[in-house]
Amino acid sequence: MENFPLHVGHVRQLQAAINRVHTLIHFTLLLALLYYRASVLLFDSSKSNLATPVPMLAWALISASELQLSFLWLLRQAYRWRPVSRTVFSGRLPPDDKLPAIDVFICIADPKKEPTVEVMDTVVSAMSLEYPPEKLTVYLSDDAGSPLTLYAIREASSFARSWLPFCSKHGIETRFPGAYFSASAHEKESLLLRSKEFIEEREAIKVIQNEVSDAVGQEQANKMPLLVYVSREKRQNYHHNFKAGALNVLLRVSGIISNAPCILVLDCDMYCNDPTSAKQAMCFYLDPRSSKRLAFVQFPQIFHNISNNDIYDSQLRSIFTTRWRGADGLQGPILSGTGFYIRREALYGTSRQKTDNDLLQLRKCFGPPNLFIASLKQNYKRNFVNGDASVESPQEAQLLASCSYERNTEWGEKASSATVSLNDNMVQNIRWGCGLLEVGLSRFCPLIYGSSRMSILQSMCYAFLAFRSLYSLPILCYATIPQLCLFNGISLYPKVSSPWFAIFAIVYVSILSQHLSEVLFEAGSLRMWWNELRIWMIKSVTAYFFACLDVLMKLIGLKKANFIVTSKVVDEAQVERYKMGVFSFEGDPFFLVILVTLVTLNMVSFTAGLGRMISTNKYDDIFGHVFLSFFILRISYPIIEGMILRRDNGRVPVSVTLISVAISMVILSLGCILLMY
Ligand SMILES: O=c1ccn([C@@H]2O[C@H](COP(=O)(O)OP(=O)(O)O[C@H]3O[C@H](CO)[C@@H](O)[C@H](O)[C@H]3O)[C@@H](O)[C@H]2O)c(=O)[nH]1
Ligand SMILES: [Mn+2]
Repeated sequence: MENFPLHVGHVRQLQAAINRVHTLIHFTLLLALLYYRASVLLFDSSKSNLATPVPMLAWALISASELQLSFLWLLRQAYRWRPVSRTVFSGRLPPDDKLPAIDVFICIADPKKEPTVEVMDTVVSAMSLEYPPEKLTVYLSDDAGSPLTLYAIREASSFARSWLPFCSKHGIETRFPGAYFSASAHEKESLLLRSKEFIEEREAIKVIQNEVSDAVGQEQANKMPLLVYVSREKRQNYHHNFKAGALNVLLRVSGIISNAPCILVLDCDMYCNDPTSAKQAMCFYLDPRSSKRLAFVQFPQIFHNISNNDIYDSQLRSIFTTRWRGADGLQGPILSGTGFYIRREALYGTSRQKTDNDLLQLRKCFGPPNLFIASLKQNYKRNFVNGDASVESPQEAQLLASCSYERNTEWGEKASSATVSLNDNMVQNIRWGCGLLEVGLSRFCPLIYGSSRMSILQSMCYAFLAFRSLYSLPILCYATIPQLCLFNGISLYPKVSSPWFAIFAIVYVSILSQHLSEVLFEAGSLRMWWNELRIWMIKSVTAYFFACLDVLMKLIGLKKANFIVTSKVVDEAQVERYKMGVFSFEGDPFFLVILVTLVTLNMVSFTAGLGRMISTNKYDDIFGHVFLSFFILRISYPIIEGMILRRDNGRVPVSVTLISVAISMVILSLGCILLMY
């Protein structure tokens, strides 16, 4: 049996072939389009096939935008080159006593934004993983150091004493109590098929969930995974490095408690929806054919609060179904920050092996404590007495969690619920966009630093993520410059009768159908495609734009690093609207002003352009522009509705509309200056 593969992966040949052919055709068309733009700009503007003289500045800007969009498009093709699917056979795993131990790291930062009950659900779901309990240790890092969290974790631990046996006895798959007891999950577990005994026990458990009792037998504790609460020291003068800092502390503290060779990292709201995930991950680590250098196994994020009409694309479909699968076919998916199993060894890195015998070097890398240095060489050994973690030296654990620990060591240099409101979505995307762009502009730029260390296709995947915020500049241009031209009766697109027009048309259709086919291939719908397109446009002109500004301000020293935690508190009204597919335009007015200004600009120029087309009866010259504005307005319809038709609290505030209208009037009147050059 031992020689059987524990997992198989196969390339989706047909999909890969279609993708590659499409990439080639689209690439050729893009070259033609860029040639047209450049030749008019550089050589001969009379060849433009335009009805009016070429406004050079506007032409240059729109050409630069198209170049930038083409660059990002090219990077993205790496994800489509070699998509794979994988299957695991956890039944073929060696017996429990041969499995490696796992330490689970969960981070929490702010009990106001991250409801404690949800965090405890995550803790309990991690404890209920289908894995030998004596090989599982769950660590909770509490960055807020909140007494409430400490209290709650005790309660969660005693709840787990009843919950774990209940789950394994009845084969419950949804081991996240919050989701299990919610109505929807309820319906899924078809009660009709269950015995009376099950229903009685379930009711009993429900009571325990509400009112945790300590009466459950102590002997259960020994069959439970160990649960450790860590609150690290934070001081003003020491940079605590947010979540990365918290994970580093857990890495050190766990080193002297359980020191498991494998680590599962979870965000505080990322419960394990599949209790077999730990064994599935082991299928990759323990397969004799797997590379010894396999560092981590990334699971996709699945969200339990997604509505049918997911207007904000909160499920991040493109990331976890299209992109990660594509990167997996190259050299492995990208670490997403949560939901991954990583080898401890991979985190300690090469510095440990190189300097294995040199204590001084080890101390330089990892800090002075002897116990911790010793743990680097030790294998898994859990210090576990009578249900309590017996840390050999509590002082040492405290030292490992102190804020000054990393000073004078190489730490930090070497070891490095779906949002359902527009505002939260924006906050999250600014943070991602800003952090990733900073990497892109640092010496770790994937295209330079990466290309000597990984395949060019893999570097392109990382580069796309790093530079994604740069969508903001071309999309902002696309939403303003053709409109200003249209308003002034000037064209930036070839006449409809010119063959060049066909190139533009085919490029647009090709790019949209590439996206559409991706969505449909993953069992998505037309509506999902439309929603994704819309939220991408919204993000580009807002979140990505702010991310670029953030990076700029950090570069010139006007802003410090920060981490605005994504709120997990639900606003009932917003959730209701999200479920009905209605946008909530509450929150930061800056976002809204940009969106509403752009929409107003498009409304005005569309009307002016349409009027001109009808009055002059000439459709050939400006059709491209009129169509672009129409398309933008059509996809922005929810914003127009929010400005004009809606009366509820989630509408666009009237003040925002007024300011935006004023700004767009200013832009329109300044537009002729742009067109003079
Ligand atoms: O100073 C901090 C800040 C955050 N966190 C924790 O980090 C996690 C992620 O924060 P969250 O606000 O939930 O970020 P999201 O945008 O929802 O998460 C995504 O984006 C993060 C990076 O921006 C990644 O770290 C996450 O894994 C990824 O799921 C949460 O458990 C936080 O409690 C800390 O422990 N300390
Ligand atoms: Mn989160």
